[in-house]
Amino acid sequence: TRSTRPQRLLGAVQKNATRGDPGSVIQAIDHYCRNKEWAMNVGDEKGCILDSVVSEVNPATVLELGTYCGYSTVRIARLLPPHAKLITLEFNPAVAAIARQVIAWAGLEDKVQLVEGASGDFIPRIKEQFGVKTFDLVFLDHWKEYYLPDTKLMEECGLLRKGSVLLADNVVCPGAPDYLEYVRSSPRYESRYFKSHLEYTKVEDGLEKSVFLG
Ligand SMILES: O=C(NC/C=C/[C@H]1O[C@@H](n2cnc3cncnc32)[C@H](O)[C@@H]1O)c1cc([N+](=O)[O-])cc(O)c1O
Ligand SMILES: [Mg+2]
Repeated sequence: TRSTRPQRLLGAVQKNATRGDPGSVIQAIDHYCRNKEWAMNVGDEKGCILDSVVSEVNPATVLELGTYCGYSTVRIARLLPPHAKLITLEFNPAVAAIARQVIAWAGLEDKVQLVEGASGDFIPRIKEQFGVKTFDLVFLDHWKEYYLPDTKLMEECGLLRKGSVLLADNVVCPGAPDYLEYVRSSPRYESRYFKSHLEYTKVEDGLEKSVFLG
């Protein structure tokens, strides 16, 4: 049977990237997706914005919603200080299996906890199950209609503290209008849009960075 896009992306990593070298894993995926087959990774252009926010926040605890093939997981984890933890949620088991191998190829498995399951089910259980009090940084890149309900759930579960940063991909394309409206109008957030382009294309997209004010 025909391979899947995530399987082909993993193949490109195993063929072209050096084990234990996160930068080469990132380059291999970007080269494959720009030249062979598009895939919904945050990509190199928005990835640089992601890198700058991660470096600025220098988080001890990170939550990523929507692992997909692990591209942004690798981008984030490679910048984390020692002992920092990244929990990434992915509910498609086949995709999670690919992401685990991409993360392992980059040599970052010790910094990453990939959890298989749906964000709506897991967010309420993160505190007691993973011993995390609050997240310094949350990267939202899962189904766009889940951005808002999951943000409200994180607030309700006390997973955000004064200064926690939410960084949301695709707020223009495919778009998350209800989420944008919420974080831009709520007095509990200080929000800013980083204009960019949809991965590997000239279409406008961007990241919204929202600081929780408590
Ligand atoms: O649709 C997009 N992303 C959705 C990402 C979805 C990924 O996150 C998982 N997931 C979803 N809800 C989940 C809840 N809990 C856990 N995993 C979950 C899905 O199993 C999938 O692996 C997208 C689309 C475009 N595009 O141009 O069309 C561009 C992008 O950058 C995108 O991110
Ligand atoms: Mg995305």
